[in-house]
Amino acid sequence: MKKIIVVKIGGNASNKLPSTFFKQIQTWWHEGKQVLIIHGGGPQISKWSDKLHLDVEKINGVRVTDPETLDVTKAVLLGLVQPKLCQSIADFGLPVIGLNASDNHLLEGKYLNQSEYGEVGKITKINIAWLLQEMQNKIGVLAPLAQTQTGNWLNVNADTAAATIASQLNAESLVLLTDVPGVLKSGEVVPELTETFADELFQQHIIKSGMMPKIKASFSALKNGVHQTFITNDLGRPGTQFQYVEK
Ligand SMILES: Nc1ncnc2c1ncn2[C@@H]1O[C@H](COP(=O)(O)OP(=O)(O)O)[C@@H](O)[C@H]1O
Ligand SMILES: CC(=O)N[C@@H](CCC(=O)OP(=O)(O)O)C(=O)O
Repeated sequence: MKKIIVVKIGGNASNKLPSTFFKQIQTWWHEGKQVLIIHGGGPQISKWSDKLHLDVEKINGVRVTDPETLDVTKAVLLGLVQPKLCQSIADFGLPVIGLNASDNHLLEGKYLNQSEYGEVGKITKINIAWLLQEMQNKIGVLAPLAQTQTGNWLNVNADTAAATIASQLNAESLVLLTDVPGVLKSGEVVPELTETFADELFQQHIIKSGMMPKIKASFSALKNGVHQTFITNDLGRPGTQFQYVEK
């Protein structure tokens, strides 16, 4: 079986992808690895919600999503962010396919806590066989949305979605590509992070806001079958690598 690399691209990072990003994806592709990109788009969703005079509210990094915000989320992720990303990969000469939850029941999910977060969910089932088939000869670009068994759409945090999908695929690596070079402490990248050290940095309020779901997602992926996880702003540099020590 081919090795699989999952790269999650945050909304900020997707706006300014350097040429090293495309070169690394190309290298992996030519080495015979399968590449799946999960894209975020949080800043873009907030910008369009503002333009449409919808409230923007997040609880612990999770967007409170009423039905109108869900429409905006779908429109922005599937109408703006994903096509732009697919186009830039195709322009680099690589084969690419844009994917979403409704393709062959790709991502099934359930509500997280509807009374608190609204139309927000977590992924419960993935059509792995079909996904692997699509990724045989194309780089997959997938949005963080899921559908319930009855077809309702759910907004899913992209870091959490990437960790769940990478785990189910038994990925060799999960890379969370963001707008900082790794987990920072006193302005320096922490090269290796254990859960114990992450807890300390969290207690000291050094790890906050958008970094919190990434830390959780990285350890969850390691515990569930992903071999290596990284947070970086450059695919050519490892940034922070996560170390999971079984207790
Ligand atoms: N210890 C930390 N090291 C680095 N970034 C941190 C830390 N704590 C909080 N952050 C914040 O996390 C942000 C990345 O999360 P987020 O903005 O949600 O990114 P993305 O859009 O890529 O998901 C950084 O820009 C930074 O402001
Ligand atoms: C439920 C939830 O919070 N969903 C996220 C999905 C996009 C995302 O996670 O994008 P980034 O990676 O750019 O932050 C949101 O609506 O912002």
